[in-house]
Amino acid sequence: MSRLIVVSNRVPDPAKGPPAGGLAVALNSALEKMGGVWMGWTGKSSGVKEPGPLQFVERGNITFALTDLSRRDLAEYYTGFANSVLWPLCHYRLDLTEYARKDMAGYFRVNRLFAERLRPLIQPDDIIWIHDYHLIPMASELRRLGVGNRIGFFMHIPWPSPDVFFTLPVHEAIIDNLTAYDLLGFQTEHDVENFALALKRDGIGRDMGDGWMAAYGRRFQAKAFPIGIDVAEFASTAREAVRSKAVKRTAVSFAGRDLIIGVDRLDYSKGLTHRIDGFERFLIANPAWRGRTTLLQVTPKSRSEVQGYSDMQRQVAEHAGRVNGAMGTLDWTPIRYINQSVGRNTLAGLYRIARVGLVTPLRDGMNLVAKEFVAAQNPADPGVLVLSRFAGAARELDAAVLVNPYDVEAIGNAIARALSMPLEARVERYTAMMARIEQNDISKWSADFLGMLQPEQQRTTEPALA
Ligand SMILES: O=P(O)(O)OC[C@H]1O[C@H](O[C@H]2O[C@H](CO)[C@@H](O)[C@H](O)[C@H]2O)[C@H](O)[C@@H](O)[C@@H]1O
Ligand SMILES: O=c1ccn([C@@H]2O[C@H](COP(=O)(O)OP(=O)(O)O)[C@@H](O)[C@H]2O)c(=O)[nH]1
Repeated sequence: MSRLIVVSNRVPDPAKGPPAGGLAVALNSALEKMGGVWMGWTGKSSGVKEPGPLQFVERGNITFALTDLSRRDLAEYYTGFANSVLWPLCHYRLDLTEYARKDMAGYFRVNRLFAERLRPLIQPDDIIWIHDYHLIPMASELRRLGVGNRIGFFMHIPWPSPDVFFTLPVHEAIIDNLTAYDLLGFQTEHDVENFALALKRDGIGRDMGDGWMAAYGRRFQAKAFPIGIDVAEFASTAREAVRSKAVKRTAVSFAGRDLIIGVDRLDYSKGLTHRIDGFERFLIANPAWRGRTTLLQVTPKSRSEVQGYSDMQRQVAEHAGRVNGAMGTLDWTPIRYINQSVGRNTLAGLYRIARVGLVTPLRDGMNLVAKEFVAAQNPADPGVLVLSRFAGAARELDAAVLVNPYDVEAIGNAIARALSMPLEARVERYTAMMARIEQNDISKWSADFLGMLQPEQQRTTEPALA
């Protein structure tokens, strides 16, 4: 059987044991089944110096191969091209893209470094799965080094419409690099459509049907694989967590008020200022709810070294402060806004005691918080999910209260509707959403992708290039 090699920008710290949640669990379990290597960045900088040799950590049949990055590599590859160009572009924030040739060169240089470091670890039958926008050129770099193995790529963030994508000065190079993969995975059908449209509109390729595409004389497969969560595990964590001290103490601190919860990295794509304004509209339009509900917004800081993030951090704090100042009373603070990360067990318990989950990104690849909120609910008395139409998760969770996250009045109305929704309607929506996330959980996601990446798949389905 083939071994699996996973490459991602960040790798969960192997010293902390098997990961507890999210994407890392799925990759860990696929690696445990097949045996293999997980390569990526330690999350640390080696200062101004070149990174030292790969650090190897063995855990069971997984070899972790970790690299530091120099300060310059980090600035150009991660902070620069990945998070100041590709991230804002793919989230439709052209106003925040800061394209610089130096960063683009650094992005390619780090991808080459990753490929050169991985090359000696690759065996002939290995299959290789590369993750996310940080590492698009890695397959081309590996091909240049003579790697003929099957290589797949999964894009965790949205693929934008062609008009947006073509504003990227090096969009042709990005597509060219993607054609070095055998299989491209996207979060939704919509992302696949946008990608195929880019090939067609630029006259560089076409959709050949049955999931096959061709560009620059190469054939590859492209398909939507919406990422899921471990639903049963998260539901049981939430049941347990409501009995924990942390969740009980938090519940007591709300003094019987209905809890609305938002959980997001502090990122401009998450629509936090619009959300806070929407909550304010709700309080203005529904004065009877003042003093009876609290918005708990858990928002750990993220990528603060990028300019767009530090500006937005100030704006979100100002919006929350303004609403609390204007609407708060001696014994009630409408918004509890925290910038700390909360552990996933406590988070699961908080989702379960909340009446409303407010998930209103302006654009999001998937949004796992939406799925976690549903999985955590009490089936006999579930809370209501208010979800942005522009999160990948909305494609499956169409039984949520869907909102346009740019329309703050619509957010306000959706909150009012969710807080007063009768039990029967809440159970009906919850049941429909649970069925969807159970059908398409995290193990199905990795099994479907890896099933399609197996070499025999290519032989049985590959069409001729006309
Ligand atoms: O590594 P960071 O720069 O700190 O960022 C954290 C991760 O953010 C992004 O998450 C995306 O993937 C999720 C799972 O597929 C998806 O639900 C979400 O919509 C995406 O935004 C990023 O793509 C990851 O690479 C980062 O590790
Ligand atoms: O304080 C926090 C905030 C978030 N999360 C987790 O971080 C992930 C966020 O994933 P999502 O897809 O919603 O967004 P991303 O941050 O990847 O864009 C979810 O599993 C959350 O439970 C967490 O554990 N603690």
